[in-house]
Amino acid sequence: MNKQSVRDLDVKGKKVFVRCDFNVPLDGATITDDTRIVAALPTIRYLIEEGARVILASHLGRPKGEVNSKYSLEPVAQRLSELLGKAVEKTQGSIGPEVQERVNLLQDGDVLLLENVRFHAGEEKNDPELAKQFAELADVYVNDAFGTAHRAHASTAGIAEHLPAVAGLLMEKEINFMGQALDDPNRPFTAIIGGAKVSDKITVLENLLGKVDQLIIGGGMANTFLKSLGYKLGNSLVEEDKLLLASALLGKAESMGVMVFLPEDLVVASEFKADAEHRVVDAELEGVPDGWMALDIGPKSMRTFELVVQRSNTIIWNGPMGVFEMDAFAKGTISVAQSVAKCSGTTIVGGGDSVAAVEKAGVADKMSHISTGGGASLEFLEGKALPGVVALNDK
Ligand SMILES: Nc1ncnc2c1ncn2[C@@H]1O[C@H](COP(=O)(O)OP(=O)(O)O)[C@@H](O)[C@H]1O
Ligand SMILES: O=C(OP(=O)(O)O)[C@H](O)COP(=O)(O)O
Repeated sequence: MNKQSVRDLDVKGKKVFVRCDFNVPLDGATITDDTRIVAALPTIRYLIEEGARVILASHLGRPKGEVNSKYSLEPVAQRLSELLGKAVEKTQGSIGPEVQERVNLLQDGDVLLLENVRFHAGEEKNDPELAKQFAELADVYVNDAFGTAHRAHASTAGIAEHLPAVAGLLMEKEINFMGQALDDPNRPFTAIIGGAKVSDKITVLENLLGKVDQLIIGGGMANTFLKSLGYKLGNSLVEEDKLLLASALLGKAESMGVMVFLPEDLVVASEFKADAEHRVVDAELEGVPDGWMALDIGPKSMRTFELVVQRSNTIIWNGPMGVFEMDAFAKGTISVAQSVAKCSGTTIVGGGDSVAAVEKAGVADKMSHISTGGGASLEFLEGKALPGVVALNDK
């Protein structure tokens, strides 16, 4: 990473504003998955040990610029306190005299959590005045919110104009893992791309074609590619307006020497329902019967994808192979998760549904890196610059 990190600064006795992504799923006031909080601990612990005065900030949900107790960070303060084994107090707001007073009382090694920054409309607008008010609370800015790095907001980008601005340890790890894979991978380099639609991932596919040796395409988006080859897809999710694009991408891959693997067989269902009647069909010879839909890859595809994964030294995976939320159509995704877990090379799982699938398969600890960002990792794979990273000081 060509940006400075928190290790490049002397933070002893300094007030350090740390932007985290504590946007965790909640059931009422109960956090149902604390992965993002746990992922932020290395930076927080590092700052505590170095004697910094730690001011944590984050958004939670999309409160649209209004105070809404449903999106309070109170449950996060409690969980952080348990994980760190020390008091983490939360302020009522994220700027203003109350916050300033609490910040002034901080001692070296103390941790304070500000209330949801999105309770201010200026946050998502990257309002310069709000950014300045955040900056006035601290001496140093650390961005550790990889999951929000694709947003140019007051606490992710604007604030960096006013303070020495560096990456946190999570941000550094995310950028290093994905950056190394894209820029200088151990080959063969394989991307596994799935999920619902081609239209969501066109730029990802185009960017990856210039980098990978092998490309596996699964999930709903594979349907459009299969149809572009003339296969029967029945009532499956197909983007008719992307058929030409799909065949152009396949042609481009061929001319670039990238091997593309599409599902050879499909699990087809009579309707989009967890208990729908279903069976396996050969994608080319039989296709999806009229009125039926493809909801998962079949066993032959699982085997082929496993072989492709086995001979890879770097893998990036983003998007499920089927409707994995329904057990009957989760086998393909679980199988890919298990295959990737067995790969001895570098294995990177993009955020979102693929992470949920890796957890469902019980193989999360077997991956080299699991990204904490869904949208952010997708934009990174698209080759886009992330505003939250661009704003940081160069090395
Ligand atoms: N064959 C399919 N037909 C319909 N939906 C599918 C199919 N395969 C996967 N999906 C759906 O795609 C969704 C995930 O797509 P997407 O949001 O693009 O992935 P990610 O969040 O990993 O980027 C899941 O909800 C899954 O049920
Ligand atoms: O959860 C997030 O995005 P993700 O679900 O794409 O990983 C981030 O916290 C960003 O949130 P936002 O999409 O409301 O800006």
